[in-house]
Amino acid sequence: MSGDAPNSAEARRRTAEALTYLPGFGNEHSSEAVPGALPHGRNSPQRAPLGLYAEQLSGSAFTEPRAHNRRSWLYRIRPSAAHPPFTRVDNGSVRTAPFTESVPDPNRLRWNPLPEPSPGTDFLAGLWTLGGNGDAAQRAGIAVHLYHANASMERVFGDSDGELLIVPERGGLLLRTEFGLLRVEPGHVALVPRGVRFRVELLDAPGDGRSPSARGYVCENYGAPFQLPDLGPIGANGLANARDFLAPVAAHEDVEGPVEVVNKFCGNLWSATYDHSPLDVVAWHGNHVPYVYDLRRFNVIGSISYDHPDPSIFTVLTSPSDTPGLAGVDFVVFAPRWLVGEDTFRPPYFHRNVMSEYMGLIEGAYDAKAEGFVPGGGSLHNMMSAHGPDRETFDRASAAELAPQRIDDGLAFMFETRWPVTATEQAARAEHLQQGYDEVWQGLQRHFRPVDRS
Ligand SMILES: O=C(O)Cc1cc(O)ccc1O
Ligand SMILES: [Fe+2]
Repeated sequence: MSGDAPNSAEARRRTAEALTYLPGFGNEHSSEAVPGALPHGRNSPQRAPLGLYAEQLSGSAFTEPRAHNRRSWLYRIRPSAAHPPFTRVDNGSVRTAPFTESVPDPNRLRWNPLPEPSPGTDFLAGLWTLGGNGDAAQRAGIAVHLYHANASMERVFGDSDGELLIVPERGGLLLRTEFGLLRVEPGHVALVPRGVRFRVELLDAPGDGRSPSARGYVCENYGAPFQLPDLGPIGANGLANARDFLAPVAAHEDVEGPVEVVNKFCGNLWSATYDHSPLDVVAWHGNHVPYVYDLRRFNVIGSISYDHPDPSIFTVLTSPSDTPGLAGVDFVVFAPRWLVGEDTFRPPYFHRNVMSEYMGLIEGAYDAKAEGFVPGGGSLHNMMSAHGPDRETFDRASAAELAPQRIDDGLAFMFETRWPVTATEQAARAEHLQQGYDEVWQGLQRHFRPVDRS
């Protein structure tokens, strides 16, 4: 044992590395941190074990079909109801749908990474909304946020407006949630259900040489909770496998003393100072639970004959809408894979899409863009806006010798949504918005020959 302070980054990293998990997306999980804390045979005994309070947390209406029904039972030191009034606090750089500050823009937009945060910026203070769609109060649509933090949260956060898909790009995170702890490194994603309270701590202390700060992306999904996509003719296995999603085991925080709890509710941040930690759940069971998933576990499926398949083949999670096949948002990953298509233009094709595409880069490079699309940055190609390979990529891929090729130098992702994404004012005016993005498609030569002599 070293003499590190209990809440030092080093101590957190040791804790995170020793974590155990419960596998299986959508499972009916259960866990107890203290033997005997979880009641058996009923959810709500007259007196819950060990003097705990029983509480149900619902993520779906009570009456939704069983396949979509989500709830967990929490056995906690104090019920969540034991709190003082919430009062409004500054929303910082967090914005919420409906996004009315600016008009939706048909132009292709691309951003560099967020600038450095000022010292002492925690995950919530470092959360910066790029844009989104829908209406949080109608429980439809998404927000795209980025975060850039250099301090661990001391306060606790819960989002009443939607679930949070957290995509770290730089710096590992330790999520202390009501359900237990998750270690989330770049290349992993965490999914925190609507309303679940959690604290984000940094695994790498600024200045320890590992990572100067923690950076990443967040899809806040106001709509139907993310689920695994149907596999259709792919069969019973493939893409993201359910067993690779890991839920935490119960780990309670028994803290009597002031803890600030921030609740995002219909677009505003509200704060209350509790006289105890709300992360005091000693046992729980249910299916409304957080997960961590390692994107490198994604089973990439693609063409082994010809043509470039549509990127829906790379869907990790989907938030369905009332129209079959039309997602509120799909989360798609471009993971390392082989390209073997014969007589095929192998990178993403030129296209115009009724869906709107926000893309981010976790590591390396993306095969449609030779430069300018950088880790921590992002691009927005809204409904029907024309995009695809940049000039350099087009020229290279049109001339390439089509030997089998492994793409293993990058990890990119996309939030693809049925509604156009309106940028916030801060995103539309940001210094890190790239000027001249259109130029990547300038200079594409005319090659047309009315008589083909090839
Ligand atoms: O625009 C993009 O880079 C995303 C994308 C990738 C792909 O392989 C096919 C279509 C598509 O929109
Ligand atoms: Fe696209």
